[in-house]
Formats: sequence, C-alpha cells, structure tokens
Amino acid sequence: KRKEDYKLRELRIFLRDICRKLASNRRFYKFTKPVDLEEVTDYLDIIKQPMDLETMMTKVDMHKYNCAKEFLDDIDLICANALEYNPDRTSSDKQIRHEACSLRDHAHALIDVEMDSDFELECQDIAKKR
Ligand SMILES: CC(=O)c1csc(NC(=O)C2C[NH2+]C2)n1
Repeated sequence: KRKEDYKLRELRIFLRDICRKLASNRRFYKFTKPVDLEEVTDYLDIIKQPMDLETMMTKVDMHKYNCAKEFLDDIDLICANALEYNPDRTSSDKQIRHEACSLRDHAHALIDVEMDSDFELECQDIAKKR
C-alpha cells in the first residue's frame, strides 16, 4: 500500500544515516567490510552467517529491512560473530571483542535516541504483514 511504502522509505533514509555514522567511526573499522576469506581462511568453518556494515547498507537499499529491529538483529549478528571467532584471552582477541560490544551498544543507543518509538511500532506492524 502507498502509505506503508512512504513509511518504509523514511525508515530506509533513517537506517542509511545510522549505518553511515557507525561505518565512519574508526573504532568499528574491522566491521565495515566482509572478512577477507582469502586472508582469514578458516572464517567460514566457524562463522556460518557473516555480516558487516557494507553488506547492511546494501540490504537497506534492497528493501531487506522493514523495521529498525531487523536492522539491529544484523548488528547483533556482527557482534556475536566477532565474539565467537575471537574467544581467546589474548589482547588482540580481547580488543576485537571490546570493539564488537561497543558497536552493538552504540547502534542500539543511536536508534533509541534518534527513532520515534511509535514510528518503529508502525514499521514492526508492516514487517509482520510482509
Ligand atoms: C570481523 C572479525 O571478527 C575479525 C576480523 S579479523 C579477526 N580476528 C583476528 O584477526 C585474530 C585476532 N585473533 C584472531 N576477527
């Protein structure tokens, strides 16, 4: 329906802005592009559903997100993947786990601050129907 499509267009504009802000933060650099499977050769043995911010921007453009919760589910996936692939008590693993938790918390906080809660509820109702 036309009115729903106007709401989803507004959601896409909002999510592109959130994605841009996260991808421009140097703290989250490791999460901006897919893991290079030629460099990290065992990645797919451990991580069954890779996700990154560039892929999420493409998903916004392809109308894959019908509400902010679906977008945050992919952010949570980026974080969970990093915690799973980097479990050791080495400083490099600890650092990437910290960056992953920071990405997750920043994304949720940005959306809670910038998103009208009634608008998200309307989008979640549209998402259920699709
Ligand atoms: C995106 C992601 O989770 C990622 C990219 S490289 C990496 N881990 C390493 O390079 C080593 C540090 N301990 C293994 N994790």
